[in-house]
Amino acid sequence: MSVELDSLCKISSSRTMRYSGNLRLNLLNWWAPPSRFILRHKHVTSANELPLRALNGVNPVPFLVDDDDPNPNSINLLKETNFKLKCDKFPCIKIGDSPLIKLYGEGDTIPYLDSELKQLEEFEKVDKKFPEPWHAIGSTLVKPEPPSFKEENLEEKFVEEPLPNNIAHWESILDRSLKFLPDTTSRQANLLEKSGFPTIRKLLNHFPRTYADLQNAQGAIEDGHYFMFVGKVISSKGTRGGAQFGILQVLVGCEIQNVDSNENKTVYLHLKRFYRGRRFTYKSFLDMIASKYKEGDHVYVSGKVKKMTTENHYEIAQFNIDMLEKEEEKYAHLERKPCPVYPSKNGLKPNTIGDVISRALKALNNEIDPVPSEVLSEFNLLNLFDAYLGIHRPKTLIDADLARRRLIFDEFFYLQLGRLFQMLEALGTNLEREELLARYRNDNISEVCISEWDPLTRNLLKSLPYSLTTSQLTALSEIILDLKRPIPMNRLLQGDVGCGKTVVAFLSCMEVVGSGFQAALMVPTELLAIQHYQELNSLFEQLDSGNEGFKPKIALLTGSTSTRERRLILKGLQSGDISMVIGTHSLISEKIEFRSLKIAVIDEQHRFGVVQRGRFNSKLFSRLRDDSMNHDLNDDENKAFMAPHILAISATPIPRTLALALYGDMSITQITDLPPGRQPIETLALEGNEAGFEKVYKMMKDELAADGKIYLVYPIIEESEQLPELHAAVTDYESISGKFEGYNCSLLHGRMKAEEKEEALRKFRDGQTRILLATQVIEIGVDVPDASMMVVMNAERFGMAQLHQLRGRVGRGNKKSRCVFLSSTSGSLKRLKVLESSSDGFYLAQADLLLRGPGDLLGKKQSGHLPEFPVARLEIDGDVIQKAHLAALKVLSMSNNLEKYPGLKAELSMRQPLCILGD
Ligand SMILES: Nc1ncnc2c1ncn2[C@@H]1O[C@H](COP(=O)(O)OP(=O)(O)OP(=O)(O)O)[C@@H](O)[C@H]1O
Repeated sequence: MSVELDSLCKISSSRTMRYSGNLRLNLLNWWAPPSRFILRHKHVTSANELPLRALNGVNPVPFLVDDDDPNPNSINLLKETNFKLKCDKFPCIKIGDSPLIKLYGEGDTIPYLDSELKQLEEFEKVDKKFPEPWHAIGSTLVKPEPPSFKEENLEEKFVEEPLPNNIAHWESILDRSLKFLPDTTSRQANLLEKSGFPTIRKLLNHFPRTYADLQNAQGAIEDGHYFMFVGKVISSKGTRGGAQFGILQVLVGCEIQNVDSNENKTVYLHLKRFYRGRRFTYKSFLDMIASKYKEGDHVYVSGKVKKMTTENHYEIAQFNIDMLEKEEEKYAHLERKPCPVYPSKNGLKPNTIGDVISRALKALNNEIDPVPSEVLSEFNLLNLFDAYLGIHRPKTLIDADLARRRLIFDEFFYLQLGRLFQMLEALGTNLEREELLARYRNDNISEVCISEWDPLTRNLLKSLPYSLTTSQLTALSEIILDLKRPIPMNRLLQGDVGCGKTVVAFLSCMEVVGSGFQAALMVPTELLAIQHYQELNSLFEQLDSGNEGFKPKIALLTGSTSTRERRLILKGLQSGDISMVIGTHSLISEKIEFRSLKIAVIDEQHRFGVVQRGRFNSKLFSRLRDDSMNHDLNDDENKAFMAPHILAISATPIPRTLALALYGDMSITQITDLPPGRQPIETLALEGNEAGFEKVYKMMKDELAADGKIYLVYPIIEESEQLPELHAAVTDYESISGKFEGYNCSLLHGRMKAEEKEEALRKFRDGQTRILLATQVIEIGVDVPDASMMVVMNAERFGMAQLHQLRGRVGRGNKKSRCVFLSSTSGSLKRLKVLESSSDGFYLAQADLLLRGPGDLLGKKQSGHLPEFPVARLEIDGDVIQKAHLAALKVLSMSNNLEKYPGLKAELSMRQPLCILGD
């Protein structure tokens, strides 16, 4: 449809108004009739702000011009709602120094605009049917209230905003701009947007910092406390406080009971609000704000009171005031309740924020929740609307906590839903999707069917000098089950230090190697890579030669591997000659190509970044398709490419809930028991003073005399002038050697070369040295089963999880072991004492989580919340996370592609990049 405006200007069906060839006004976003357009123009500072853009780099400010008065300065704001009248009155537009452009043809209104006008007239009729000042925007069209002068900084004369045609969908509400809130002007909305509240959701997610106890004033009124009152307006006046601000002063009288005399008394509340800005000094404005509260009106007032010098007079600077229809309503208001205290944001005062939040809450209804009602009832959750009400306007603290839990649920639910949805999207067939969901549902189900394992796996299992524990077997069977599936595994193997994760990883690798594929094991340190390499090789020596003589070829690839050797390894991996490679970061280098990498094991996975871990995904291998029974296809056509299975290992025991939250997209396997025969490590926390050291030296002598081996762990390598209180490994070497004459000592620290480190560790393992002075390089993975004592210097310098890891270097065999933590001061002993009472990593992790939040546990310095989860406290909200996981699975099993729940899909796309959802 093309509409003649005048001889120069047209509006096309795409709402683009063309003007004389070189000027084009894009009205794409502009749907409202010209009256609304006219009303906005006053605030236009750039062409973008008005959905009106001009080409040629010109940003003309359009002036709407009265036909009879072509002076662009004579702009009138229209108050009428008769749009035809407005169109008649303002028929022209002038852009920059263009000639006048007529908006309408002779005598007729543009047909396109005509339909819009009709719509608006309809809307006005509907609107008039509602008696309430505002309505839920969840389901109905609403028109904002006329001028409101609420906040000093948010004050502006009311400007009508275009309301969208259809805002019945929930997704269009929470993510709408605040200007769609009733009683909110564009200026207010802009100010809020600039302060960090671009949408209603952002605003509602600004949660109270705390709740003050809002007390009923029918008792003693204590200065500085939060009280609520019901009373009558005595006077209300608006005054000019100078050239730049206006003041609203309301005096309210409240009858309250005197607790001492049991008699009634009247207290007077002085409510003051300041409006900064010249325009708030105008009489019309001051009269208008004062007239809101009329003498004799019943009102409900709450806020923090300040005693005035005159008896029974109180000032409330930051107050809330609500009109009561009838005096009887007061009883409903005077129940003691928590009063939300908001943090301020970018200069916005808490009260201002609270006020806008109230408006937003009044404007919503319970249709905003995209989570299906069956999920809410199954998991016993509040509706989202009730949750917002509960967190912002709780009647009790229990309400607030229930609300908080629903909001926490959302944080995790969408995370889990998004990740699972993304994985499902990537799968081709429904069968594969069902498989994936079944796998996550049956996360804990184990099936030990050793007979179905590859002969190589069984052979290695048989040749181990011990039997696997139940947990190890269960873990291994879960992994092997995954390896047989046509979907890449993404599994986290967790277990306490020394529980035997490595052997499970080795056996998992054998399962793929045995069937002709390749395996890679990536570890964070060279020392560990060498140790694993040697251990696996020695296990291979025990392999039953009956296994068709097959001994897989394994390679070690680290930063110290010589160029020549490296070249050979790369070649072997590419040709498939090498079945397994163990190494450090170098394994994910782009230069390394595998012939058919089927499993990548990442040890101490949290030490590698997400991106590093993800690099393995690009090393695809080919497998036969599920439908390879299709005999019409040749072998090549029957092949499909697949990313390798990923097995991540973590020796940092973290509670399952935390693991779920952090690794929502991973299946989790936990090894919960220790190999038999392990004896608890006797742990002692001592102050590192003279007496403390004497005691330790005595213990060390006894240990050495009993054939033990001792680790001495230091926080630093060499003495530092800045930190004189710290013991250093190199510095102590001589004095320790002197003190324990007859027993060889060696050093192990990060500044040594790889071969020197290996040599030091080998000598210690072989018993050539009996004391190893080391830094925290030994923290992960070092396995010397007969090491029987550890002393950690300046132990408070290490995190709790780190100390637990360090302690795990002893007690790995059947020998009774001891560990001593020496603290620098008596004050730091308390934390170390926790380690005395428990050697269960999961328990300690939970204790640490409760003490300091997840940040510390994960090695990050912050405590409290995880940054991604603003409301959740992982230490106390574990059950909610579990619920969220199950709920996400439920939703996806009901609708794999979320077609059944468009609301959820839209919500996900709001929270995640659209590409994830394939939109
Ligand atoms: N089922 C078992 N029975 C007896 N000993 C075992 C068993 N499983 C593993 N071990 C031994 O226990 C020691 C620790 O095992 P492993 O190194 O696999 O533990 P880990 O969980 O990887 O330890 P870390 O967390 O320190 O890396 C090793 O010496 C290993 O040989």
